[in-house]
Amino acid sequence: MIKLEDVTVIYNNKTIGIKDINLEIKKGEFVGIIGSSGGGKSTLLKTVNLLVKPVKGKVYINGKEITDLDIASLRKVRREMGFVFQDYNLVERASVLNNVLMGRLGYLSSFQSFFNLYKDSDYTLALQALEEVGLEDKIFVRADRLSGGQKQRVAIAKALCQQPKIILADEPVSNLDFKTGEIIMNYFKKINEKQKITIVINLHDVNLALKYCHRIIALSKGQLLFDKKTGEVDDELVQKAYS
Ligand SMILES: Nc1ncnc2c1ncn2[C@@H]1O[C@H](COP(=O)(O)OP(=O)(O)OP(=O)(O)O)[C@@H](O)[C@H]1O
Repeated sequence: MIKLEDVTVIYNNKTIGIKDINLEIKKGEFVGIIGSSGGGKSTLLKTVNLLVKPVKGKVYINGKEITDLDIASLRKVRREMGFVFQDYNLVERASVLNNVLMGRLGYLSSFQSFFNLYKDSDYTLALQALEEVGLEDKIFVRADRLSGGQKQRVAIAKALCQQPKIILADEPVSNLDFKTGEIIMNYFKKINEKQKITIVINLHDVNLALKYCHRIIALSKGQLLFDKKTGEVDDELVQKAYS
């Protein structure tokens, strides 16, 4: 489903983002990426949907190489990949419903998206996605009136509205307190189990990664430190990841 082959990302011709990464993630996996700050976790996620472009190596989605696709073809690949950000990435002054509907923009023509000409089926999907995260009673509330946890649930609903095969989440609970973070992680778990959506998630909190993810990938200085089933990750490996 996701395959990186010898992938290296370098910023501004000098800073290594990730280096010589090889990995494969299968459909339905729930993968946590851990490691100390600057290790390359965000870069790795952004490379999967080519928000950053490798200087070397190949990226495959569903067996198809996407590294050098033109913008139109890349847009089609990206619309099946939801991206959930640490800072929610919502339009604060727009309603919850309108934010979630934005998940459908990749399926509209330029004309339709300019005038927000959503179809009835887009509204149905948006409402289903909001039900999935328990926010159906907030559809007309403006995003800036919500708590951090609610905003992140809207962001997850927006990703679900894309009908994604993959959800990439970059530190989605870092701005939230522990309890709210657990609530968000439980939504990811439910989505993964119920809808079989592949989830790749960057987490600062290794305990959350060990509790929810099936597989843990650790990065250090842009390189793969280990890639193991969660049950195989012991204290020694965790220490290694953060040393
Ligand atoms: N846009 C950028 N321009 C220049 N260098 C960057 C950029 N983004 C990341 N880097 C550098 O690439 C390396 C990897 O950063 P990245 O953000 O991927 O790590 P991370 O593990 O996600 O870190 P954190 O946990 O602090 O978010 C770091 O040295 C970082 O400074």
